[in-house]
Amino acid sequence: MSLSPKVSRPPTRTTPSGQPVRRRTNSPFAGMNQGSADIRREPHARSEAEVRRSSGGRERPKKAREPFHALKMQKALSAVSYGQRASIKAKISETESFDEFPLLPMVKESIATQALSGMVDLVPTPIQRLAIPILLGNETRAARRRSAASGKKEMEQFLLAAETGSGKTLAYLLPVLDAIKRAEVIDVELEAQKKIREEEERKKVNFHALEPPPLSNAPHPTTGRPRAIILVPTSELVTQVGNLTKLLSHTVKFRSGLISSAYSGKVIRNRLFAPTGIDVLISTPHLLASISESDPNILSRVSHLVIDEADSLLDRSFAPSTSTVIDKSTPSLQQLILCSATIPRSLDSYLRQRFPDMRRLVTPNLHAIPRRVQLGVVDVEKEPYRGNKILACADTIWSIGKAAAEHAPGDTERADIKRILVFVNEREKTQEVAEYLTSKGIDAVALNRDTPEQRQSETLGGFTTITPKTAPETAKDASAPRSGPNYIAFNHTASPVTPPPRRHLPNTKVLVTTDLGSRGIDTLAVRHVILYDVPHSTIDFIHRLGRTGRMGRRGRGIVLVGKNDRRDVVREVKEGMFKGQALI
Ligand SMILES: Nc1ncnc2c1ncn2[C@@H]1O[C@H](COP(=O)(O)OP(=O)(O)OP(=O)(O)O)[C@@H](O)[C@H]1O
Repeated sequence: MSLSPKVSRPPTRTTPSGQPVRRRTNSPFAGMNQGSADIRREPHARSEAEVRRSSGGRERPKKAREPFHALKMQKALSAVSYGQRASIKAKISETESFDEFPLLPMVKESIATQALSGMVDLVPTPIQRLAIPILLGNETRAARRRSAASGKKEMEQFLLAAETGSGKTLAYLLPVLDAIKRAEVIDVELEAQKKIREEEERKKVNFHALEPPPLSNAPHPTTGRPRAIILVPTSELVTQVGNLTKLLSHTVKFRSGLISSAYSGKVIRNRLFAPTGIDVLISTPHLLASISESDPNILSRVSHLVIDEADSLLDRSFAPSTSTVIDKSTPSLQQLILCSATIPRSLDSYLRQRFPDMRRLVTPNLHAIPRRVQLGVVDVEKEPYRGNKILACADTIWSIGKAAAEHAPGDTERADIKRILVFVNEREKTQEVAEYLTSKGIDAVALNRDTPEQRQSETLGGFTTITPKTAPETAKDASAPRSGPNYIAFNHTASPVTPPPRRHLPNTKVLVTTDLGSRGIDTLAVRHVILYDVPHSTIDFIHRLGRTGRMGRRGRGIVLVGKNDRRDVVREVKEGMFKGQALI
């Protein structure tokens, strides 16, 4: 194929005045018959002044929306650089098994036999791969330099930060127990040496050395003086972490005690001052700080202090008590370990000021909600709810519950119990929402700070343990026809499936709670989280949605968005979750 010989020749036509006709450059054929691709440049972007001038001042120049504009406005979370995330990712990929950690054999054994018993193909999670070897290892370089200069061992400081439900508890607990057992060996040796020396001294000076020494009634040297302390914000977490610690003690052999306001003064005293001693104490900061006022000795031997949920324990309400415990333990402390699922900016600046040498162990996915957690949005303003949020909530729960019934039609014995968490922003709202849901035939309870401690633990207990195939729930109206969608209507305008009052939704349990239920509670059994109110910050989004999708499981979050809620924030969180990006 050959081109016409006239290609790119100047036009032969002329104007009446004899001038050659110029080719119009702004016509559909302007690009034809040319020797070179004369691609027009990008249109000239109008300046702000031009836009304003041409519109007579009515039009404001449009700015391209920066990503996460609304979230940046909140400035809640501290940033972690991409380079930092990439280098940690490479580092942790080198570890594949718990066997690679230099843990004592008994501690290693406790992982499979106690902490994660029943699980197959055990592998450490990213935070465990990152933190365990470092916590077991030597001091940070800066601390080592100072120790060498002062001749005194410096306290090491660490911040463990990783996603919710990623195994942070074991990441600090295993190295702490390892350190305690190693210290115990040294103590035993020292004790034995001391005894031998004393015996020899006595033989030298005392002719009656062969007389048996008088029986001593002295309590165990560790009575009321734990070596390790773990601080958590709530009684529920004391129970959760305490139970895991107790489990490990069956194999590792140490004495642990858990104290919180859920126990009577007598129980607390008995646990702290047991004549057999105590090695690990799990407590809330307020309680321990107040005990240390009357009995400062309690913090005189602490070598390891863990501040779990550090973002809460160092915020305004907890900081005074937490700081008291840190300050009083510091003289004997070897390691201070902070642990958190988020690094809020406030925590970041506090740490830079107070602990400038703190070593940060941060996983690559920090501040990202995993993609396995889907986020749906229900627009409460649209039909059929017309602004009735509480109705939208009940309707959404019925949709989820009905999906379970559809899964095993007519066979309530085989249907899994769906456990749903509903988060509200204000504690007064928990009761109101729970009562409404109950009136709509839903098995719902409220949990807030006013709920008696005992009830709190019992209620949460039902959401933390996984029951394989559940016991049957009596379907009060199993014969009723199943109608309405069996899916969660994201952005939906479908007709409501809320039933008339006396019907009961089987196989579904709902807990309506505030932030109290969002921190640290290992709600493995929860697949659905409903955000009744849009959370105040990305930190709350992360913690609340973090109650589902734990340890590789799938989960679903549903936000109910009303008239006064920040839709822009919800949109950006959803976008970030879809892309698997860290929220800002
Ligand atoms: N290596 C592992 N393999 C499998 N499961 C694990 C592993 N480590 C911990 N788990 C389990 O993962 C669950 C979540 O662990 P954990 O409560 O420590 O999470 P977390 O990171 O502290 O979460 P949060 O930030 O919400 O407090 C627990 O049920 C725990 O038994």
